[in-house]
Amino acid sequence: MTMKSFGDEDTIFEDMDVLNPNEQTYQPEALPEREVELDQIHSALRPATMGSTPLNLIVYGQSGQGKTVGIRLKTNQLQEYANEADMDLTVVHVRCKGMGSSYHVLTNLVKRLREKRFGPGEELPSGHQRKTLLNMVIQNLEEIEGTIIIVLDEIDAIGDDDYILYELPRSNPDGVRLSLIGITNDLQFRENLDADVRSSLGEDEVRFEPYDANQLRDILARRAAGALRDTSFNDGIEDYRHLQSGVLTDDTIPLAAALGAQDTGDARAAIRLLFRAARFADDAGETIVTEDHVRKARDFLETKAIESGIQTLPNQRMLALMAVTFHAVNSDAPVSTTPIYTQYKSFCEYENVNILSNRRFRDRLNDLADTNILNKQQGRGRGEENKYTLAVDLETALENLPKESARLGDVAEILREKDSAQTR
Ligand SMILES: Nc1ncnc2c1ncn2[C@@H]1O[C@H](COP(=O)(O)OP(=O)(O)OP(=O)(O)O)[C@@H](O)[C@H]1O
Repeated sequence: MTMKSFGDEDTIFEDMDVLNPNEQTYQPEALPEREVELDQIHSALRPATMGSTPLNLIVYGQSGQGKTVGIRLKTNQLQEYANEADMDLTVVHVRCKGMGSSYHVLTNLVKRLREKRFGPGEELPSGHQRKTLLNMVIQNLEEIEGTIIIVLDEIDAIGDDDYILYELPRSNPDGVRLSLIGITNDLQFRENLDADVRSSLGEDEVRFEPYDANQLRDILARRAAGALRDTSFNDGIEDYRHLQSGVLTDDTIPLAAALGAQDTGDARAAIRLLFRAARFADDAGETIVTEDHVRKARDFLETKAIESGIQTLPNQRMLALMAVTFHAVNSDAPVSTTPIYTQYKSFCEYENVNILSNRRFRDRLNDLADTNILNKQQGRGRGEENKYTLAVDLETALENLPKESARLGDVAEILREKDSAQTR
């Protein structure tokens, strides 16, 4: 077989980045589906143009609804205005994902504010008390001066530790008009905020409702028109009905939009699906992206999501999955809770992990069923136990259990050996 060479292949892509769902790779310049929400954000930011303090804002809604791009579009637009009007404006965007506490957000904020002052490459401060970090933030804000907007994206990551959300809006740095924008896709987080935090941070609140299938069609149409060859809008009207394409069949975008809308109207998921479908076609040297490519992309992405779901399972759920896998190596038949629990207990002893009560163990099995890693057959009459099977291929489960050298890897290895002894 000869190796493919770069550069001499035909492609259906004109600018692949436009269909890339990664926010860092491509940012849309307009969000026509979000006119109302953008106007609400505009209203909260507008005081900045009048020499006053922009309002604090909570932006909430499920994943992939354009919250982050929406805030970026409006803050960029304000920044452009500020540059022209010679207004002193600084916008700092902090992604809180993975930070886990106010402490980490504060250290990051100190680093980001210092970078605004001194340029990139500042270290994260370490070894300070929370209160000292807050003072460092305030001091940096006072050095920067003017109007400062701090965007805390995915603030739910801080969990119960809302110190920063309580203190920062009350900090009153000298010579600064400070505004905070908190973005979250955890609706419960917003509900659970302390009443004081909610009233100071949520001076204004903007809710992003899930996109419906028609909106997703229009979103996909615009991304496709930018990304694919021979694909453009009739009469300059940028909606799905005016899209004309020599590389998409009539069903491709509607199917990707319908599948995207099925879950939570998530634009990122719909874009990811169309992108993967187009790549499948393109990599195979095909010139048309069809419904079949979309279905294949859906299967591929679902499998990938489940694989990474297995790889990142917490210990107890991993042990529960391994106990079910143990039975699956012997037979495809659904297995009742009791024999799974027995197997689980022996794995816990082997790995020296504490053993959950039967009831809590059953909750873990149900968690695995909720995330489509196991199939569950509900016990019918009284006293009949639920039964479980793997919802993924046995090979997929075995391959994605921990590696030999990792935590719980010994048990995973026993299962893999048992399976290869069986098939031999
Ligand atoms: N109306 C739209 N038009 C075009 N692309 C969009 C639109 N809304 C969202 N997107 C795209 O969908 C992806 C997700 O958007 P974004 O990151 O803003 O979502 P989010 O609501 O902040 O999600 P999360 O809460 O998961 O961070 C991005 O690639 C973005 O460009």
